[in-house]
Amino acid sequence: MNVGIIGANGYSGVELIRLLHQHPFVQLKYLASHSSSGKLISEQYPHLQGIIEDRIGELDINEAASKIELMFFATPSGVSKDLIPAFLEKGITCIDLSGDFRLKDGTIYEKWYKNAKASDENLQNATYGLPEIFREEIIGSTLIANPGCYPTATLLGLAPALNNGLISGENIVIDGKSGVSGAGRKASLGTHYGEINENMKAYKLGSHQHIPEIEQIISHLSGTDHPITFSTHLVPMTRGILCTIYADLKIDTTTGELLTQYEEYYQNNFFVRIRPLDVWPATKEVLGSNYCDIGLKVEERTNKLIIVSVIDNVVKGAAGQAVQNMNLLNGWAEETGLTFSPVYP
Ligand SMILES: NC(=O)C1=CN([C@@H]2O[C@H](COP(=O)(O)OP(=O)(O)OC[C@H]3O[C@@H](n4cnc5c(N)ncnc54)[C@H](OP(=O)(O)O)[C@@H]3O)[C@@H](O)[C@H]2O)C=CC1
Ligand SMILES: CC(=O)N[C@@H](CCC(=O)OP(=O)(O)O)C(=O)O
Repeated sequence: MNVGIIGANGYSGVELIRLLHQHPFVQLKYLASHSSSGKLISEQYPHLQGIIEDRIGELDINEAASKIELMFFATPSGVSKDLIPAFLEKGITCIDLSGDFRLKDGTIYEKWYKNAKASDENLQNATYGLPEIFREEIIGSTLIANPGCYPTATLLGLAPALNNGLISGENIVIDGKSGVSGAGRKASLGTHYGEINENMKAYKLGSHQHIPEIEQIISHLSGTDHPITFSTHLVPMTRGILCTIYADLKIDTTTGELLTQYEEYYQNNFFVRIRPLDVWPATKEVLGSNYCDIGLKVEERTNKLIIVSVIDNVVKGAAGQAVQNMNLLNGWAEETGLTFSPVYP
């Protein structure tokens, strides 16, 4: 199958290039970007020298549509909502890595993203691409809204407990930490070396755009609407997200019992690994891979469930999950091209 990437020059775009280059069933036929169009991808990313010597083009929808059957959009929020309708009209399947199609209610998107929304028709047509929860819905879709990085780690951590009625949807607290690649490749004051080296800082407290996305899926899983408390922190590393989640237990239970329920919930899910009792996952243990690793603890003194969930933000949080969705859409084994181990140390 011939595929393309718009936003090929960004961190998620170049990770898509890495994954698609070694995927057995696809060929990368179209790369487009914005300010870097006209350049060789290997000029922008010398680690690709001699591996991929393609040139990044200026987006031309007709040319793209004549070359590919599926397009990945790895563009900042507010870009794909204007491009995707034309691709859909031409029969091209679209996988969007931005937040433009994740929220069903466009007014909520406008409030949190401060951008104009996509059309209501396309918002309703889009499928939220978290395969471990929405596998059936993804198969047969033509527009996938790939989840955000923090929502991926958080929702995979919460899904079994919410689905099995073990925790209340009320008072969920999520403490998230991300490496700086989550902010993209463009240089910024908040992420340059002098600002983030040997430093940690909270950001976007109470205003993070992933809050409504997480709440939307919690509502789907629990059948109730409750606000979450979500705090995000930038930590001095390149890749990785770690979310520690606190939720009120509705039942008397033990960590061992919950670990069994989590194992059962994810038994046919290649990319979710549940840690044994008292073993906590670390970001390095998923580095460069499509795994989400989860550890649990029942805190008996407070009757809270504590969940620790880690992913690589650029892989399971973006490009890897997008490839997983592409596999599902095409009826290929979900893990095709994604079975590599994490990089360690
Ligand atoms: N980084 C991450 O960990 C994650 C990112 N995402 C989402 O994925 C998307 C891409 O993120 P990321 O790779 O980090 O971003 P980057 O800032 O690294 O890259 C953005 C890319 O989009 C291109 N671009 C910008 N504007 C346009 C436009 N109008 N038309 C075409 N291309 C355009 C840029 O081109 P050029 O450089 O040539 O100007 C660049 O290639 C974002 O929506 C982000 O929120 C989601 C989950 C995780
Ligand atoms: C470290 C860092 O800055 N991370 C970004 C992740 C952005 C992202 O993935 O944005 P969308 O999912 O909305 O597309 C942030 O917290 O905003």
